[in-house]
Amino acid sequence: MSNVVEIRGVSKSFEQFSLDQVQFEVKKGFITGLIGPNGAGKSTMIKIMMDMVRPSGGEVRIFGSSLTEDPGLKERIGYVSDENYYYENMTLRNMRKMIAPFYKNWDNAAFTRYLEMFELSEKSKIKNLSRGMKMKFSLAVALSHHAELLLMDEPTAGLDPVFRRELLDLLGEEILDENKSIVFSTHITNDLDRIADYIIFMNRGKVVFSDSKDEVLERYVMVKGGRELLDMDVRQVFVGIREGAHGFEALAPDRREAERVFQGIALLETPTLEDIMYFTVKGGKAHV
Ligand SMILES: Nc1ncnc2c1ncn2[C@@H]1O[C@H](COP(=O)(O)OP(=O)(O)OP(=O)(O)O)[C@@H](O)[C@H]1O
Repeated sequence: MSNVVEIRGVSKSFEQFSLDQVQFEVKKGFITGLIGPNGAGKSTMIKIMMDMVRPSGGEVRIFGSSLTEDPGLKERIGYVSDENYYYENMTLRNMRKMIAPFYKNWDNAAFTRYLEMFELSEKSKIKNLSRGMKMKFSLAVALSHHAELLLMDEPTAGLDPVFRRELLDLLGEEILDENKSIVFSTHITNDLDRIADYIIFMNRGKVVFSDSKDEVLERYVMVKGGRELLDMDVRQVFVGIREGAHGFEALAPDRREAERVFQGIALLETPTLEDIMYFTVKGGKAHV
């Protein structure tokens, strides 16, 4: 199985934040979700992949090469940003005329089809689009040049639930082409429960894990039980715990160990990605 992205020991420091030895890969032909709380470093990592931010150390390989050495590779990437890079006073038609020549594989028919699907008019000006509509326009551009890699920073942010679901279906259709790969960041982990094959979880500038979603959901387990169980020396089994007046719920990173301790005396359940993110980020600090 080949990798479209390989990140090896990437570091970058700002005054108040640093990415520390980030390491992961993105498999060709799959949907990879990049999750993490606000400020985890997801956008910075995506910008590093796009060669818009230069790391201070480590290696970034896209399609086996470096975008710095071969900027032409960008044509093969459909990038969707959570920032607006378009000219506010231009109409979508003029914006399209400006963007199209940058791409050898630009497909006007596909672009028109996406605008219709997203209910956008070419006559509208960028400045009159809502946040969700701008995101749709950005998606239409990214999808209209037959990119092999879609790299999207929070593409579902600002979208209503109906369109969010439509977008996820659309990404599901795109990925049927096994030569395409999709990476998107989100903190709406429900989006990924449905369609992601791989999950990269970042927290405070580090990768917590990068694995197939199924493996992650099998490895972790939620434990729910009465408070009396906490009198036993069991807290070290958990990465995070939430205690109520009578009971607790906690996330354990090793299902087998949790089963050994809690089988028969507590409830063991498969976590959601949201559970994993919440308990890992909050650790033992959360109380009800
Ligand atoms: N150019 C920069 N100069 C200084 N600090 C920066 C710069 N870019 C990002 N940061 C800091 O790096 C941290 C990570 O930001 P980043 O946008 O990568 O996080 P994120 O995981 O995408 O968060 P969110 O989900 O809120 O978008 C933040 O604390 C941010 O303030």
